[in-house]
This record gives sequence, structure tokens and C-alpha cells, in this order.
Amino acid sequence: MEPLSENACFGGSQLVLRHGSRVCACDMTFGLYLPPQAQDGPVPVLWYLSGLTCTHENAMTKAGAQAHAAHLGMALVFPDTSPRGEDVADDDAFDMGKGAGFYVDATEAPWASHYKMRSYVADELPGLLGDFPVDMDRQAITGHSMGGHGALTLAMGSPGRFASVSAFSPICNPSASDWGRKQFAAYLGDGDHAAHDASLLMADRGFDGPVLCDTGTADQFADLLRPETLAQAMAARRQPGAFRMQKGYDHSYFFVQTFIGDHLDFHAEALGL
Ligand SMILES: N[C@@H](CCC(=O)N[C@@H](CS)C(=O)NCC(=O)O)C(=O)O
Repeated sequence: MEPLSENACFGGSQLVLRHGSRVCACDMTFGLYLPPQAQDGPVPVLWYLSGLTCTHENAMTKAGAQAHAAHLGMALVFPDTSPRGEDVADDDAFDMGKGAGFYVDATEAPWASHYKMRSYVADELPGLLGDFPVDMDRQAITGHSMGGHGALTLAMGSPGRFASVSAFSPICNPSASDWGRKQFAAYLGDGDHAAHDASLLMADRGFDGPVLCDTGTADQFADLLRPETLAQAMAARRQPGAFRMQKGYDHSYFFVQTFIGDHLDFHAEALGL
């Protein structure tokens, strides 16, 4: 693993690291924030999965999460959203290919050779965190938009792994949205689309911990996100958690940074901090 940068941040350290990914068959870059408490021993960790067009850098520089994480004593991981490199397939549309891995393992050409973001985030990257003072028995997960979809589907698909899950303006029902149908057809072909649909997973099995979901009432992508499908599924299942529509907020990082403190407090409680 190669350190690309390290910056002091709220008494802790913001690292950017690059490594050769076995599952994505390319170099991958991620951000890792270690709070000051990590100097005394392993700390719980919150995964932050980002949205369309993002790299590891957007949330790391724009979500404002580090101040809260430093106060609470929580590490933050910021993975990239797709494989990278010249030989990695791409698409002209911003919502396909690079920057749009959708946290699935592609099975179809030309995507299958590199687009394995589910395995990357769920299996490979956690294995690499053993080099750092991070307590992998205490994990929680959050994400924004496509990353909210990733957080919810990974949490519900990995029972017992995450103490809590939250999402900012998640894509809630990709198998019935233009943010999902096109990508699942390309990446997964006729494979199991429902296994990657948060609202269908919520209806089918729910999550064995608390859920927090925030979406802005002025979100310009609301018709693609379909928040009503997750709200309905949570209520029908009696899922412990909160589903909130935040008045006046749009899809941007101004929305994320407004509520990131709420989300970190929510995860801290579930993680026993
Ligand atoms: N570029 C797209 C929008 C993509 C977008 O809003 N991406 C969100 C996540 S879905 C994001 O976080 N963008 C990066 C940023 O704001 O830093 C468009 O113009 O329609």
C-alpha cells in the first residue's frame, strides 16, 4: 500500500492511500481518517460510500465529517466509486462506467473484468484496514445517492456486520429507476437485480439494527431516487429507524454537510461510543 498524502486534521490524520486491487484488477485509491483517539488503540469505523461522478475525494473534502469523527473517536473510510485506469471500460454518460460502479460485481462484458465494487468494498478493502488502528468488530456504514444505495444494500446483504446504516438522498429503488435499470442491465445482465435494490431488500428482510435516512424536499433527482419506496417498505416492515424529508434541501454536499453530524451521532450510539 502506498501513502499518497497525510494531513493533520482535528487532532487526527487524514490519509490517502493507493493499492493494487486484486478484485478490480487495477490500482485503487481511498481516504482514511484516523481520529486522535486512534493513537491510543483501535477505534470503530464508519464507511462512507459516495455517489455518481465522485472519487474518494469528494466526501473527504466536502462532507465535513472529520470534525465530528474526531470528537466521537471514529475512523472514516472513503472508497472510490469505480475501478480506474486507461484499460478500464467507460461510457460517455456520467451515470455509467467510471464514477458509477453502483456497488455491484459486474458479470457482463465489457464491465466484468474490473467492475467488482461490491467485493471491493465488502471484502478486499476491509482486509487492508488491518494495517491501521481500526476495530473491525465495530463497523457502521453510510453513503450519499448511489452511495446511499450501496450502504443500504451492503448493510442488509451482510447481516451482523454493521451496527447501523444511514443514507443521504439514497437511490432507493434502482430496479425501477433510470438510475439503476440501465446500469444493472449492463453490469448484471439478467442477474439478480432485486439483491441490489434497497426497497426490495427492506421489504424482504430489513436490517438488524437502526436505520437513518435523510432526503431533501428540493432534491432535483427525487424522481430517480424514489424515496417513497423505502419509506413505505420501512413502515410495512416496522423497521426500527427514522426516515426524514428535510425541507428545502437539494442533492448537494451542502445538504450532506448539514446533517453529517446527526448521522455520526446516530452511528456513535449504535457503536457504543
Ligand atoms: N453531474 C451530474 C450530477 C451528479 C451528482 O449530483 N453527483 C452527486 C452524487 S449523485 C455528487 O456527489 N457529485 C459530486 C459533488 O457534488 O462533489 C449532473 O450534472 O446531473
